[in-house]
Amino acid sequence: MKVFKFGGASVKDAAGVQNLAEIVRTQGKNAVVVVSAMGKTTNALEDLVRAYINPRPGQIQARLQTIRSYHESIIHGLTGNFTSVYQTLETLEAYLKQPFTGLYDEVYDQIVSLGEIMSTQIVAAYLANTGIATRWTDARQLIATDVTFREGRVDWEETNRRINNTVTTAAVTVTQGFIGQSPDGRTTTLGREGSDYTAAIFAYCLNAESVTIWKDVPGVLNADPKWFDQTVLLEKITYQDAIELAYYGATVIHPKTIKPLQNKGIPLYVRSFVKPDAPGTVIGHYERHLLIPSFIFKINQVLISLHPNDFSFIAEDNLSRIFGRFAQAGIKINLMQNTAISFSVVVDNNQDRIPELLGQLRQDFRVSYNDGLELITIRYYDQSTIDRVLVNKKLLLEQKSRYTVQLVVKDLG
Ligand SMILES: Nc1ncnc2c1ncn2[C@@H]1O[C@H](COP(=O)(O)OP(=O)(O)O)[C@@H](O)[C@H]1O
Ligand SMILES: N[C@@H](CC(=O)OP(=O)(O)O)C(=O)O
Repeated sequence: MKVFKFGGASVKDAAGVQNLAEIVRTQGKNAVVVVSAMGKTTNALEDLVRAYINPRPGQIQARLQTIRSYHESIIHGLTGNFTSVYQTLETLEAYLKQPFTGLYDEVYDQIVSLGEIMSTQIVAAYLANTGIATRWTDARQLIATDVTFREGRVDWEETNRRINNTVTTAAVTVTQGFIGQSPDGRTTTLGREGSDYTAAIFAYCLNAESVTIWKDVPGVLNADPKWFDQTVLLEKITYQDAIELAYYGATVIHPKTIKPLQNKGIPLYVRSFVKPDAPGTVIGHYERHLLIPSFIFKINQVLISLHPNDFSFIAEDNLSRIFGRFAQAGIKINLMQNTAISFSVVVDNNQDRIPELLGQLRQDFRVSYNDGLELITIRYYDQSTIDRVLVNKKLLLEQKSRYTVQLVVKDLG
């Protein structure tokens, strides 16, 4: 059995859904098809959550209408029975009429997850209408997680049992990426961009022959083409390299996707939905051969440096306090470095969370803060690649391991 994953960009309009159907028809007989919310629907639903929690006149209705019209415009370009999509829109509307009582993250998951529900309802109805035996399957019934809203941790044993009891090769299974359910039956999500991970979970549990994630790029390139003009397609890469690239921020694959596949030796293909016959990239158990330098850029970074108020050293007790604070605030550290009396971290500039964290850290540390920075990671670097990315940049911090260098820089341009 094959597992296919189609992201938001691939199903952003009716033509995208038709293209998906053609790929499934020609290459995905009996596949499990994992689909994300259409286009930028997840962002639109996040806006809706904010409007629901801080209501201002007309805001909820306006946002709901945008989401409704967008999905209707896609449906109007397709043929099929889309009743279930309208039912989901009604469920959403009814939910928004109740007063906000729960916790932000819980409410977020109940609302945002409906993007994937609607996209799969549209895809499944269209596939069925084209004559492909299709089974719409609710991932919330299959992906068992704990109750960590927005970052659900998978209960692998339970998920494995449920998936193997449900998924068959009798039809194409169309299911949602990104979403799951807690033991008490509340919807959870697996973290932004988590649909790739869902595909890996299905593949792992089903011992799939392969996973293919269909993208708007030819495969994994040695840099994001949105940043670099001259990119090179990496035709074959090792699981290890793919994990490292994704972990450091190559957004083409969600970092959690690769490990389950590596454990079972399931190949991961990254291919173009625009050119579905092109081979793309395959990730598997390969020897490292051509060590082409790869570049990863993260913008809007903040460098936070901490100096203990009590003149103590940066040792276990201070470190555990610092990490505890970051974990509690839900802020991921992109890079860290310490000296005897200072500890520096680089994080994404998340203004929803950082100010409160800084307030807490200031109880124990003198805090300095530098924003507007870039974090550049080069895997398989040499001096010439470093020199190339440092043109017109001021270097604030550098960290090197055998294969990877990370540079925190300020743009001088
Ligand atoms: N190393 C890389 N190779 C290819 N694409 C990359 C790389 N790093 C970042 N990207 C970006 O990843 C995007 C595809 O991922 P994403 O937008 O998350 O797809 P989807 O939403 O369809 O899952 C590309 O458009 C590209 O800009
Ligand atoms: N829709 C979710 C999950 C996801 O993975 O989406 P995409 O495959 O379009 O990146 C998100 O936007 O976070």
